[in-house]
Amino acid sequence: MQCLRVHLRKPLQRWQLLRSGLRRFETTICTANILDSLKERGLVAQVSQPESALVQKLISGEKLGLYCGADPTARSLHLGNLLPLMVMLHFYLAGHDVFTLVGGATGKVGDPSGRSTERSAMEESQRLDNVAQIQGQLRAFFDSGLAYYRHKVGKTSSGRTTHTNNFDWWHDMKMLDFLAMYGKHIRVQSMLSRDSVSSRLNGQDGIGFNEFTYQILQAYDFYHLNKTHGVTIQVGGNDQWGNITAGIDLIRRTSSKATNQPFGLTVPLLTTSTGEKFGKSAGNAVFIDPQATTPFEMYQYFMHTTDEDVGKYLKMFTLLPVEHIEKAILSHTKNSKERLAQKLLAREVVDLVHGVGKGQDAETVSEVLFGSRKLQLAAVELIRIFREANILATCSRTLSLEQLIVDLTGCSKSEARRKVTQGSIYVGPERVKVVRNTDNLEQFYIDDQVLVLRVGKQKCFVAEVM
Ligand SMILES: Nc1ncnc2c1ncn2[C@@H]1O[C@H](COP(=O)(O)OP(=O)(O)OP(=O)(O)O)[C@@H](O)[C@H]1O
Ligand SMILES: N[C@@H](Cc1ccc(O)cc1)C(=O)O
Repeated sequence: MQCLRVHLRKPLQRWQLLRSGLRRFETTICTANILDSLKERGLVAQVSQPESALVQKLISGEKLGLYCGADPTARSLHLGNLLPLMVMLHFYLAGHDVFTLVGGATGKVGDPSGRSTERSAMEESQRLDNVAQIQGQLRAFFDSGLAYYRHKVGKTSSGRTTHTNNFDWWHDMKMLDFLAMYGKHIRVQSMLSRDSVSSRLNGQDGIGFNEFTYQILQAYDFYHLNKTHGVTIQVGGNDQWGNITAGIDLIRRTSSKATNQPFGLTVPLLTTSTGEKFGKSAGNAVFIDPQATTPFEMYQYFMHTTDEDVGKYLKMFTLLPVEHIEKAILSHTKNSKERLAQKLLAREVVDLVHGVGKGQDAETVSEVLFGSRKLQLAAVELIRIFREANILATCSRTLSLEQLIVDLTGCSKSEARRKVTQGSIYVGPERVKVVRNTDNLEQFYIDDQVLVLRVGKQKCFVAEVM
């Protein structure tokens, strides 16, 4: 594997990070110690046994195939889904081949893993739309991840990506053929003992046969990818452990030891501060679809990371080398009010997910809205970044200041008047306090196209003048 030789000869690559404060740093995306490096980053919850056999393969430089699946239960992936994908990305950048899977078939059945209740049915058209969206996002994630990495380290080789849909091999599978071929290799005791099933069996409503059999579908997916593409590692969140081991069991029972030995690798489940799994079912998702969660909203989400979590998230959600992250955390703790580590995290994740430069755009929007520095941007740039953040307002040239405040804030006319006379209205890039109503706002326009209006210290509106 050529990429591996390059990595072994030159295990430490030079990265350049221009905007982070630390100019140069080194990364260790290197096939030989990738498992250790993922553990160091907090990205490994469990590895199937014998782990030493996997380590051996990595050390020997074997090029591996990995897969990770997502069901089309929503129109977009979310930040929780990114964690197993980050593991895949590390392997991909170290030269291994990654396979994504969208659950066109499994999405019809519903995974009981990590859930205490049955999923409600979804319209066929909705599911198909979700399949197409998620497949596009999986493709984009690896393209964008590679571009982001190349932006940091220069041109570099990677593995290959293949994007699959399990409906392709399930749609013409005949039940009798399946039972005859695989039925006896799938043991009912093991199925009953998996957490996803046993936890539901003790509950009031039990579990439907569809959800009970879900693990068989995922097990066969792993078997199929192992046989047809030599995929040896399945990656997932830790709630997928049972489904992953079901696949490992099936492959082991049906194959000779020598061929494509299977492994499972799970990432810890990201939970909210209240301990809930971070995801779409819990209704707390930050989506990677910019229509659902704009890059600016994602940036803001990460800006609110607690000091306690920021180092952990930097290791999990970015490709910045651990040594670099540790230095950044050290500088951060010297003056945590500046939120330097949160800024670094927010900018890097947005760049990685949405494309290089989008993190800087989000940071600029944030500085205009919440910063205290003088605004020095041209109107076209302001219009572009605020439109992308979906918070660009519009205003007519003919409006009085009070009417403008009513339109932008939704307050009453008398409230607007009070805000003006109390001195809480500031306009233009220089933040001029205006204490009287006026029809003459033109002097405050930026390039005759944009008006910035602040209400007190908290609220700021950027409006395109029509
Ligand atoms: N909070 C999380 N932390 C780590 N991994 C996660 C998290 N949420 C989902 N994943 C992982 O992302 C992969 C794809 O998940 P998928 O989209 O199928 O379900 P989900 O997001 O968990 O949805 P649901 O909330 O409906 O169960 C799985 O491997 C899953 O374990
Ligand atoms: N069961 C996984 C998605 C998945 C589906 C099929 C697979 O083969 C692999 C993973 C989940 O719900 O998160």
